[in-house]
Amino acid sequence: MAENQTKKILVIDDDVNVGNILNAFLSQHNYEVSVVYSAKAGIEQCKREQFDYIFCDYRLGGKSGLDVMEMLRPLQTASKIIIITAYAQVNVAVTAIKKGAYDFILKPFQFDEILKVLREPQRNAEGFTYDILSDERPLSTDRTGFWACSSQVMKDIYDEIALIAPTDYTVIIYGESGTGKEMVAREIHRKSTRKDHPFIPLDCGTLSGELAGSELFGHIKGSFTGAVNDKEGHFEMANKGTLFLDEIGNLPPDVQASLLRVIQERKCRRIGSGVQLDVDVRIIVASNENLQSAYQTGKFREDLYHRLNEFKINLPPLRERKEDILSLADYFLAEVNQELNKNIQGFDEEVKRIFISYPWPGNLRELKNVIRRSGLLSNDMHVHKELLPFELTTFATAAIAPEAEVIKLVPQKNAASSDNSGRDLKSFVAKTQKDIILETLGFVNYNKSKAALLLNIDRKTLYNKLREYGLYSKAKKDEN
Ligand SMILES: Nc1ncnc2c1ncn2[C@@H]1O[C@H](COP(=O)(O)OP(=O)(O)OP(=O)(O)O)[C@@H](O)[C@H]1O
Repeated sequence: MAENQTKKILVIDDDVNVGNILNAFLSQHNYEVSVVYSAKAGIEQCKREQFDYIFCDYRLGGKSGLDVMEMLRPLQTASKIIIITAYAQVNVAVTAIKKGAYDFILKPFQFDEILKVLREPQRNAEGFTYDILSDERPLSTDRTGFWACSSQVMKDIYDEIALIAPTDYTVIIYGESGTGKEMVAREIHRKSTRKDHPFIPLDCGTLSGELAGSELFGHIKGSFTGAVNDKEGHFEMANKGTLFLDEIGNLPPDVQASLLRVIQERKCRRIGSGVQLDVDVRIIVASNENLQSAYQTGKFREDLYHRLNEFKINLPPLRERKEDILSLADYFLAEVNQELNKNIQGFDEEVKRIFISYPWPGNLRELKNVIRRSGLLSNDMHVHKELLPFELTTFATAAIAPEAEVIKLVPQKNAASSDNSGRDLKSFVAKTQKDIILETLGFVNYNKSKAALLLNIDRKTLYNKLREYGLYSKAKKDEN
């Protein structure tokens, strides 16, 4: 695509008005515009002519913008596809971007946004524009559902994903349940050269010994009791693609040994069969326990660990990246709006405060579920506190209880001067720490181990702080 030539744009939209508006506006800005009103006509047009950009409505009669992208693939066109979508369908646009759309614009149109999209070609380090259908363009970091994260730690992880995806390295993803390990694995696959082949997930956490081997490698009929048919294993299913093994630490030792052999030899044999099958599979594994410690305690094979440990990604729990909470909440709400055809605009300030202070033990999954639930129940423009589930409202009550009341529950002896009304940093920090400890203790019913876990400190440190803030007598009493 030559930079200085007039750029050619194809608009595919079954709404004549949209076609007319875009035609008029883009022609005014010196683009050469063609308009067609169906997916089929669009494809025919692309067979005849090369366009720099294709504006494609997401809903096109019986087809979708995603269908058009699929239909264009065999033409290997270098056109950049921009999906047109209504605000309530923003999640759809997110999916389109993930599947390789260049960008999306929202209806009603903001004309300066359209020009921005056209004037900001994505360039790689050498200054070349990316071919949109090749899917090599880095995801715009603020527009995709996957990247509805704004914390620096997640941005860094995103860069790591971009770096590691095109290689065949095995990746270990660590993180608590619900932190997004599978999403990361899918993203690595999506950005890899294997993206047109299967991504096959297998949860090893729930598999017993015999079942684990059979799920991974398959079996032939009669090879063990219950093997009533031949069965394809996940390795075969993932051939040429990616196999994602969740909770790998739970695999029984003999299956770990077989797994290592298959990875090393790139050959797989169904249980009970003598036939070796070639397998070309990239492995990504996830665990919420440290596999290095697991091999040190003999629970995991050391040689398998070293074979898998080519690259490591640590996904922090949501409570350690609070900057992500509200952007993820907005993203999940947009999903709910889309699914339920609602138009909830956001969250009450109080709800946002609760979201920020709540420790989210179930991480993103819990946040998503809370928003799905409250979105379903909401009949208003905003989500109110009353729609939050019990654990959040209880937490909020503990968190916002007047300090005096809480202190009554917790007799103060040798307390640090928490009533210091001065604004010096030290007393401010002390007061904040004390408040958070009290909130957390209340939340976990004064269970110190759980509180220490949520506060991300060890029990000893928690006790020291309880002493420091004059809360120790309460802690002691509970201990007995
Ligand atoms: N970056 C993200 N943006 C939007 N949604 C996300 C993101 N990461 C995860 N999610 C959503 O959060 C939920 C949990 O994610 P996922 O299943 O990947 O977590 P996990 O760590 O693999 O969980 P488990 O360990 O329990 O299997 C899913 O519904 C997923 O769609």
